Amino acid sequence: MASDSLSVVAEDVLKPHETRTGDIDLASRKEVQAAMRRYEAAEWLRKMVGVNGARDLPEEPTEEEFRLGLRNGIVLCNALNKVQPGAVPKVVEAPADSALLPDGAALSAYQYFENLRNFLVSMEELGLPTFEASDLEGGGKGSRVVNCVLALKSYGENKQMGRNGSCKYGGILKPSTSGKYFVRRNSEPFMNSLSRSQSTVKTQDGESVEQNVGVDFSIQSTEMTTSQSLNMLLHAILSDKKPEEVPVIVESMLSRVMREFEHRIASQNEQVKTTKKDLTDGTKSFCEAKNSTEISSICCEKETVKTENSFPSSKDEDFRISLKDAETSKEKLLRQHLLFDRQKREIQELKVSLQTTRAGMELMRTQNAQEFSNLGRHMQVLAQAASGYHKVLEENRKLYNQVQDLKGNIRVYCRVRPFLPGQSSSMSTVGHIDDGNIMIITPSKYGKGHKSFSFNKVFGPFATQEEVFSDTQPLIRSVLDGYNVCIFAYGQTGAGKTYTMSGPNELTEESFGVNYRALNDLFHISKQRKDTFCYEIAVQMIEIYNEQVRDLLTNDGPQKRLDIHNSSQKGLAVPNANLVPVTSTTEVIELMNIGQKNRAVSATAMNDRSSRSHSCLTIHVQGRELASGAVLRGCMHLVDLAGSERVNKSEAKGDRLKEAQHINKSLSALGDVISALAQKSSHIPYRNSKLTQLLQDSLGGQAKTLMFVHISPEADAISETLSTLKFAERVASVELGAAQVNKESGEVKELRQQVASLKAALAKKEGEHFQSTTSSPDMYRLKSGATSPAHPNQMQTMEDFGNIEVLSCSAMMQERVEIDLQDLLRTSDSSLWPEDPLRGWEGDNLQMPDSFYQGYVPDVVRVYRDHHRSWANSIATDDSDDLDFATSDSSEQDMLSQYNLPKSNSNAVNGGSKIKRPQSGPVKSSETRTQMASPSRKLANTPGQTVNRSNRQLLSGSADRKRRPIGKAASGK
Ligand SMILES: Nc1ncnc2c1ncn2[C@@H]1O[C@H](COP(=O)(O)OP(=O)(O)OP(=O)(O)O)[C@@H](O)[C@H]1O
Repeated sequence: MASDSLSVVAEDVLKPHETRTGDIDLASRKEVQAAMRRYEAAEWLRKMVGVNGARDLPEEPTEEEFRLGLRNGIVLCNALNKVQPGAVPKVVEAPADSALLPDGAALSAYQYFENLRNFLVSMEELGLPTFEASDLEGGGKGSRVVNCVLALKSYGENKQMGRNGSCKYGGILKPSTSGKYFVRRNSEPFMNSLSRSQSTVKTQDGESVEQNVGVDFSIQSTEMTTSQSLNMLLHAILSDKKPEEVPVIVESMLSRVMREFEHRIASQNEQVKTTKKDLTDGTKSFCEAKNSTEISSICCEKETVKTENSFPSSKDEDFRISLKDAETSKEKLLRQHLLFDRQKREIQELKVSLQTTRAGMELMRTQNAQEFSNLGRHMQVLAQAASGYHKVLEENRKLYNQVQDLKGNIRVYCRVRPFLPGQSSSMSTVGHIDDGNIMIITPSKYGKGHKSFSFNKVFGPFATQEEVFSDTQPLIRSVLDGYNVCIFAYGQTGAGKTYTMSGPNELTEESFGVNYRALNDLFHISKQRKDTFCYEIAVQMIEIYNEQVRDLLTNDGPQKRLDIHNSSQKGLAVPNANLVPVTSTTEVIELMNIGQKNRAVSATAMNDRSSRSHSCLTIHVQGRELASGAVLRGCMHLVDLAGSERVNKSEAKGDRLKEAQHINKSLSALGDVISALAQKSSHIPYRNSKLTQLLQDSLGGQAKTLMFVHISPEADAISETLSTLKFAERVASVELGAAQVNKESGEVKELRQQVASLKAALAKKEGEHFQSTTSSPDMYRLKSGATSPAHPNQMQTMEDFGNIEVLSCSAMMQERVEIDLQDLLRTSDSSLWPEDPLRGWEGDNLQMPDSFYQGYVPDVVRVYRDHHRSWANSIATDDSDDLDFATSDSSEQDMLSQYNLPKSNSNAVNGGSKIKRPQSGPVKSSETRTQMASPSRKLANTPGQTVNRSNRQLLSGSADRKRRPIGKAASGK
């Protein structure tokens, strides 16, 4: 740059010099020019031959030094050989210690001349300017030598730049020994002249030669260095000047160049100063702007704008732009940072939300699991309840069918006792047994031949206890469904009544009688139903001896006389008899053993231990349905009647005779009642005996009654056998009748008339026959009161729950009064018994006791020791009565509706035997009983007078009988 400027300055300076050369001190200029040329020549030579080779030639030699350095021709030859190798084939070298030699003394002048001559010849051959050898001597023209060297230099440089071989001087330019120069003919600037295509070379003798050197110069212009171009320029300017003018020209040029340089330097300094100041100001502004930008970028965009406006000058535009870019980037970064922070916060919030949701889910899962578990349990309970409910329904369905099968008639089973050990079986009077039929072979005395009888079932002598009971079992189950059941054994002494009811003296599991099996069944079924029902069972055991009712479950002995209350005390016929809760058959057996011990027995001629009384084991059942709370109550009378043989046959005398007479009387009364029922009489003489009074509820149509008729196969018992069978056949024909609900108004009217006639008949009968019962209240009047509309609920007895037919009959004259065991306990002490039984009904609190048997004495022994005291105490603490509540349960309504059986109106009345039978349709309970009466039973007997006669025949005969011991369990009499 500096050299370029220098050349430009020099050129600019040189151009005007061409016109003013005359004004310059030529001598000085020439001198300077000569020195400069000499220096240049010396420099080039030193470069070419090396410092060592040009050791005799200083860098800026004087004219003398220059001459001495080149005098031996060695430097010149070597330089020429460098430029043109081989130009001087043999150069006479100076010895190594030539310096020690005196000037030229070491070598001969000849040798030096040889070098110089060879050099000059070669130069001449190359067409380059030469000089005279004398020019190297003192006083010679040293400028010629300088020109020669510079010409060689130019030649070498041109050759080095690619013009090798094309010797522009040789062949064209004929050098002369006087020296020839390149001459610039025009005044164009040197650089411009380089581009000329034509140049003129003028020799010293005035010959001008046009040379095509434009190309060479154009090449040089692109490749020459600044110093070379200057040299060329100077050479061109000064070449045509006189030597004495050169120094002046050069001095002038230098002076002008110096001034120009000084001017430009001053100008540049000024510019630098200004730039420096600008830079300082810019830096300061940049720093301020930067700070301002930072603040504004952090704070707000307004500040940023202010910062932008605060730039001091337009020169800082770049800074401002870059700052703006930086600011924009920073803003972007800031925005991204803010966005990142916000997203980070949102992620954190999402995490918290997720955790909360998870916790909520976990909680819900736990709660769901808990609820599922609870639901599962509830479902299980419901399933169990449903299962139990369906079981109960199924059982009820079965029972209902069986009840339908019973058709309301007294069910009669006949059982033939086998021959006893020692008896001959060849004389059996039993000819043929076929299911429900039995054929009796009669001797000539009774009209030789045979007589057939039909019953519901006939068991031969080999029938087992189990077989007998299997046909009884449905009735037992009915008790748990709220039915009243009465099973009694009828037959002459020794025919097997006790055997059937209790079993033989020596009890085994197979020989258990109906009593034990029935209780077993009750306990078993109650356990089966424990998921749906809670059953409580209690028993009473009484006997009727000589028309006196005695409690057999007492330690006070059977002396105490008890009363029978059919229409009061809520179903307990003998409310004053001990009622003992039992939970197992074993307890029942123990109780029965006690009862048997208290029983009046004696040996007769026909039986070594014949019962002299009627015994009755009554089982009271109360069941509470767990789901609905409904209460079912039922009772079962298991009656072992005294022998029905004739007094004369039993050879009774004295007390035995009296006993037999009472027995016969009661059995006769039983026959009368059955006869009346069979005849559908308007008056049924239940009160003619204690037995019929006791069994009134079981014979009156509201209970399921089963009579086991026992006969002996011996021929001598044929008379009793026939009497018994005829009696049984009449019993089998009895229809207990069933009321119809929702009767037509005409029927109600008819029934009322019937009631009126019955009342009249009863009043008449009371006066004529039953002095012993005259003190008793008129049952019909009592019933009339009990069925008054003032007590509708009370008339829904416990039979309402299970015995549909009972519902139909509940308003009949022969109404039952439901048993309330709690009330029984309250009233077991006769002193607390209300005079008017109805008062007890009307005044009772009908609340359900907490525990059915809470007033009972749980210990059997304590029962007999403290029963009066205990029960008296229980009365003082509880006088509740749950009867009516128990009878109004809606679930029963549902059950009834399931069978399409209407619940009877409690005020409905039934004419008993006069009830019309419906023609068909098993739907209504009231219809069912009448409709299903077995035709075979009805034709077995004709209603009539023979009943009483037969019974009287049965009652004939008596004999002293020996007592036989009680077996290990209660067995018979
Ligand atoms: N089906 C039977 N199988 C075997 N033995 C029987 C059968 N029935 C009765 N006996 C036996 O006959 C005898 C009389 O029976 P049981 O005492 O039961 O008659 P009863 O009718 O009760 O007499 P009473 O009226 O005098 O009490 C007993 O020894 C009894 O074991």
